[in-house]
Amino acid sequence: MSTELGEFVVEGGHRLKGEITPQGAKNEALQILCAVLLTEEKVTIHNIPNIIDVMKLIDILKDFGVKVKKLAEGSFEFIAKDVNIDHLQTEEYSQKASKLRGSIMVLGPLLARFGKGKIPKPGGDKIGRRRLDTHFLGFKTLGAKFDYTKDGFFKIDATDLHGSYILLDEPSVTGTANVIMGAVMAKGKTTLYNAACEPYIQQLCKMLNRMGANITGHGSNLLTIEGVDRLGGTTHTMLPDMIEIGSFIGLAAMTQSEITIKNCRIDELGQIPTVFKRLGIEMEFRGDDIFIPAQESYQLDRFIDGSILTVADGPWPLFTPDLLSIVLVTAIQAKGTVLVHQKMFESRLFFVDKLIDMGAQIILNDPHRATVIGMNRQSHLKGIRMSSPDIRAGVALLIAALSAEGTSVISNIDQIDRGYQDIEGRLKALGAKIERR
Ligand SMILES: CC(=O)N[C@H]1[C@@H](OP(=O)(O)OP(=O)(O)OC[C@H]2O[C@@H](n3ccc(=O)[nH]c3=O)[C@H](O)[C@@H]2O)O[C@H](CO)[C@@H](O)[C@@H]1O
Ligand SMILES: C=C(OP(=O)(O)O)C(=O)O
Repeated sequence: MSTELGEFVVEGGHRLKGEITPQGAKNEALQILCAVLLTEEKVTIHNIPNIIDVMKLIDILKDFGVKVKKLAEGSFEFIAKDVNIDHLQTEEYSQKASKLRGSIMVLGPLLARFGKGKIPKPGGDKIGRRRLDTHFLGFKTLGAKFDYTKDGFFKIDATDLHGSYILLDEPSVTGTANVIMGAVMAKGKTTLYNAACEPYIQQLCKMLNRMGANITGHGSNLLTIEGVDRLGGTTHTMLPDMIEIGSFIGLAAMTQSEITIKNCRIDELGQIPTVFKRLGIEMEFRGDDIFIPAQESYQLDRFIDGSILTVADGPWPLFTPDLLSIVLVTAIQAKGTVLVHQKMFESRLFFVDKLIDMGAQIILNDPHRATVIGMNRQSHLKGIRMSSPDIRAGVALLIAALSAEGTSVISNIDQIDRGYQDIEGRLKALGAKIERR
């Protein structure tokens, strides 16, 4: 895996064929890795994706003194016995923690185990405002003192965390994970309402319960957490990355390719297959694999009354915002019209300008909504030079480039490497013409 700011040179117009296996889930990995800080016992984790954000988080854990041992590709052992909490005060910590979004989730475990934590504004995609209020409102209700210091740090301190009723102001994914981890060893019972319930959170709760926590209600937006004195070690295996699975479905449709996506854990995909089926994409579930045939044409569905389809995001079990850029790019060669409504993030749709430059028929109605008028392959996208603004737009542009006539150059691809493991290697194995330089 390269960590350099590079570019992809993509020769479009080739059909792909073959099997691809999704990596372990990025957003689950970021939560699960932070949870190793909750115990001094050994935690073994399998199916960890080899991507920039995850490797950066493992590096931060090492800096705290966590012993990390690689057992095999994707499998690591962690022992957080001797954690150097003073590392929080170092410049190195503040530099590294500000480079990814997932670092925010060290706070809950550090608070639970050591009574304090601090973090600079975390990194992650620049896709509009990404407030953190939910995290700190939750910690405060558990009894922590919160301060946003002049030098830009979010700080929390607690001598005595106590269970409480917490009504989250929004079902934030990382916020819910953080508050759960803050509450597992608090005294008494915490009731967490309006909790996020993405599979990432469900996986975290299952892991914590295996470590000795007492959490019920996971899978719903009402969690009950009975505080326990200590947590022990466990073994955990990450689910396949559902965002990768959706990305591969869109890729197959746009490039008229026959692709089998292996071991998808279809039971955990929620609305994802349904939404892609509404775009007209045929797929067949073969055991736990998704087979997508090469399709000349795919017709966008309409609502029952004949009105134009809207695909919108929402907290789970609604459709994940992380796949809307993929839905949008996939609709470019569909037959029909769809309104893509990105409700959560304010700046995630601006990349459509690049698709318009390639020849796509898209109207950006406002920062949250774009109308895609499918071209039904009557005309083709043209390869251009472009830059990847964020992780999912980056992959959407890669899909557009693979379907286009001519050569495209996509720069700033560390945005893609942040979340997709060896993407060019895996797509080349399907016949894609991509070079990294
Ligand atoms: C590392 C990680 O796990 N990142 C994911 C996580 O980020 P993250 O946990 O940072 O995202 P949040 O769930 O906190 O919410 C993201 C944004 O959406 C807004 N919001 C949220 C909930 C809601 O009901 N209404 C609403 O408008 C928030 O104000 C915020 O601006 O969840 C996001 C939302 O699924 C995903 O895009 C990110 O990939
Ligand atoms: C927005 C995303 O990631 P992050 O929260 O890490 O920026 C994403 O995975 O689509």
